Amino acid sequence: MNSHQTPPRLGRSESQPTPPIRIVHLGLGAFHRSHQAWYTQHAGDSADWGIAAFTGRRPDAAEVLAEQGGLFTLVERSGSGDSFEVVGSIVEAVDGADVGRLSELVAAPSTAVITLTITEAAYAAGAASHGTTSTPLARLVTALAARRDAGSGAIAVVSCDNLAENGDVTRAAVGALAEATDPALAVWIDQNVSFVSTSVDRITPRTTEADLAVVAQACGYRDAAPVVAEPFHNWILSGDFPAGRPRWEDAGAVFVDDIEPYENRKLWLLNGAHSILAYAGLVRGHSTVAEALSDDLCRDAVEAFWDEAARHLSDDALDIPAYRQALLERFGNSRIAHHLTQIAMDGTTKLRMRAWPVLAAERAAGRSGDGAARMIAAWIAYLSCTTDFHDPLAATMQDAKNLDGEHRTAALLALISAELADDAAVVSQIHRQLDSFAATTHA
Ligand SMILES: NC(=O)c1ccc[n+]([C@@H]2O[C@H](COP(=O)([O-])OP(=O)(O)OC[C@H]3O[C@@H](n4cnc5c(N)ncnc54)[C@H](O)[C@@H]3O)[C@@H](O)[C@H]2O)c1
Ligand SMILES: O=P(O)(O)OC[C@@H](O)[C@@H](O)[C@H](O)[C@H](O)CO
Repeated sequence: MNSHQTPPRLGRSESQPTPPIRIVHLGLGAFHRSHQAWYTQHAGDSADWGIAAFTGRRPDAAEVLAEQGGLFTLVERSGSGDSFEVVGSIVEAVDGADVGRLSELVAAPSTAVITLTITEAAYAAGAASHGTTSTPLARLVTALAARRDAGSGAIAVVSCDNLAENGDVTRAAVGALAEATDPALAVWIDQNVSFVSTSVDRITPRTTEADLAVVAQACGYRDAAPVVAEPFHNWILSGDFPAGRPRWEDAGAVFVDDIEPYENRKLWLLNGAHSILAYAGLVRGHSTVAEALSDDLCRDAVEAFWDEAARHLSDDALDIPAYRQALLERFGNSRIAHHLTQIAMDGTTKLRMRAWPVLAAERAAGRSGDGAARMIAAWIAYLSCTTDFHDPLAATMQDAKNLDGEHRTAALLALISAELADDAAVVSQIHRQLDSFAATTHA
């Protein structure tokens, strides 16, 4: 090919084996492709496990991927270079609005697993609106009804969103939706659907135009849907798979009886630190995680929060010192442009799981919980600097933002936890920290 020729488009050839669909995924975003699709490709029995992946709100991602027969390039980006791998485990990419196809696939007896990456906010009661098929969980309930009607038996639903007790949260949300529309379906779900809890980890920022060019240059083909991720990956699961599952353990997945300590380690240390870096970093004029980490004020805030969280992660097997050191190295990988604005989204949902449990545990132990309080203060300081924020409670947040002084702080805290807002000492503690992120103090 000379330099004037357009490189060929990535696509599945007729002769390439296509694994049968046995997994249905909801939320065809970047993370599903860097994580569950990658683990499935690296399972020892990958030839038996194909994925049909459905988008959430728009058909775009499905259309682009469908043009490539589901294939995409995973760019593994370390601090020193990129490596490239074509992932072929997604064999069908579908518009999430196509509930007919979703129901058909979930009803098939060969389908054994349903995975979800629909964002934390999508599990909230209001997000999973009753009686419609416009939300991922309402669509899931419709599809589970089709499986019951087809007599296809038990199945596993595996939430891969950054939520504490994500299996239980999914069970409760799906159960409530089914109960509201068809109580007999709720009973069937209770008896036939296993809700598996997971802790998922692989930093996967949004793909950019520059990433497309890097793939074309290095691989010699055009891929309109590559995904970039760090080399590190981790998947811890707890629960039953009544209809079978791929041998994800061949790719490093770990199955445990008690997932809570692992979940808390990940949600508090990694995601909590991300939230501090996002809010404090944006206030101080930074754009990416690596930039924010190199600012001493942001890094000190992270370390102080980690010191507090570590007191409630006491199991030796968690090896917190090594985990913290590894996080500093992962966050410091400046070749991964993980934008703070992406992490800053949906703060009310995220801080409820990342800051509030540590603050509550510290206060219950008779300590201040200042490190966790600082994460929340950073969020409020960030909200003061922007009108362009994304949150499921954005309208109420706007009303709260119009108040003054501690009333404003208390009204915003109420959106994370009523208990927080009702505690005058906590409101003052957080309010006092609001001005401590000023960009002028950055050396
Ligand atoms: N990106 C990461 O590094 C990472 C790592 C671990 C876990 N996760 C989890 O995966 C989730 C998705 O991350 P991503 O990077 O793939 O994001 P993404 O924006 O690339 O994709 C999210 C998917 O969910 C759909 N979606 C989003 N909001 C929705 C809503 N309100 N209703 C219906 N569908 C909706 C989108 O259409 C898309 O299909 C995160 O929210 C998080 O819980 C992400
Ligand atoms: O994906 P979110 O929106 O839950 O949170 C943003 C980041 O903290 C998160 O995506 C991390 O990069 C990820 O959890 C690492 O595994």
